[in-house]
Amino acid sequence: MYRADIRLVIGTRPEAIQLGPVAQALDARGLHPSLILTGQHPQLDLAGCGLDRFPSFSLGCEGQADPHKYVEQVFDALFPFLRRRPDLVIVQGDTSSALAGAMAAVAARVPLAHVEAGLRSHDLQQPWPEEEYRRRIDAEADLLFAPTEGAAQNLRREHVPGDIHVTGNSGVDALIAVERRLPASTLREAGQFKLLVTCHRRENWGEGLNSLADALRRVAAHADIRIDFVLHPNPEIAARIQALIGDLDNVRFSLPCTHAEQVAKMRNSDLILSDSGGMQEEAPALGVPLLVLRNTTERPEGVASGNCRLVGLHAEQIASAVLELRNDPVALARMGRRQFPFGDGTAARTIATIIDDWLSVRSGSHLLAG
Ligand SMILES: CC(=O)N[C@H]1[C@@H](OP(=O)(O)OP(=O)(O)OC[C@H]2O[C@@H](n3ccc(=O)[nH]c3=O)[C@H](O)[C@@H]2O)O[C@H](CO)[C@@H](O)[C@@H]1O
Repeated sequence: MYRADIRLVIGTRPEAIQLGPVAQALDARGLHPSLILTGQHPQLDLAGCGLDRFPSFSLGCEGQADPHKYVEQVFDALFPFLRRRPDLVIVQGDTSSALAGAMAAVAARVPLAHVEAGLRSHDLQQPWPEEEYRRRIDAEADLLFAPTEGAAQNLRREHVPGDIHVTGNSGVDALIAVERRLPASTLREAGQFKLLVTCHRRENWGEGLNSLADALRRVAAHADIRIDFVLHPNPEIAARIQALIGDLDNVRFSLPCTHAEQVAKMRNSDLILSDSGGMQEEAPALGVPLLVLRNTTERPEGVASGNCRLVGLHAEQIASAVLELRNDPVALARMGRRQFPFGDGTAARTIATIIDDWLSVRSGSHLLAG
């Protein structure tokens, strides 16, 4: 039997979450992948993402402030490992680790697959540098797994040379699997409005965070509103937001959570306020309304389905959007309809099947089998 050598490059928490189901689906088909951990996020919860049973190698590249320099650092560390020419390198999303993985694969002439291909905000500054990184990865990939038809259309418009497949988003697979293992939702305390907040995007580190703090101060003036602010692993951002609103009685700060903890928090909230990419995919599937702290998004499907709304980063706008929804249960319920614009939880299986077929054709094993 043909034994493929497949390497998954993983740098950050969301990459581990989204590639967990892909690794498991490949494994279930007898294609046993291994992991290359770049070190961008040093303490990944591999067990929580179902990745702890796969062989892994750590490059030990600690994250650094300049994303372009980090790409170079990971490229230099990774390239020697690809000299032995594995059959396929898989990267996910748009991080520095993903771009470095793609560049190293191309330099070593190893085929490249991109999970979550085709996302575009059409603005190179938002998100920066991710919009540039995802375009560069897509231009090089042999296999492009677009989560939605819209993402596939973006790729077709750019005439990327690789094969485009619409598969759904493997993050939805991860979410469904995690949710299945959670205990039943806790009963809501009457008279309380629970707001879950996260904010970590680089574009929002300066003025954005000040505006968000200002908005939360206005919102927190209403005693029935309980704010749970989940801090990002980046200690600088965590310290800044705590300094800005740490004095408010109805704000609680949570340390970065495991994926299961985060999904439980999302599910138990009345409303989410976040600039996260992945949470824009998860909120519709959980049926929790999400106000997006961005002016533009590469995930328009969540806005089109009515589950997510862009509110930008002006204090006034954010606060009034939160308070309007708190005062309008009908509008809140409309945004909280459970829908699946990013896939139905079968993305990883589809991706694994396509990879299996593609590798079989490349290795010529289909001819031998015939
Ligand atoms: C601009 C942008 O959107 N960038 C990307 C970024 O992710 P993104 O902005 O989604 O990064 P986040 O750090 O928000 O991660 C989101 C994921 O982490 C989970 N979570 C969040 C907080 C927490 O304490 N614990 C926890 O497990 C969420 O449930 C979600 O699954 O990297 C992803 C992986 O390459 C890409 O797909 C995104 O396109």
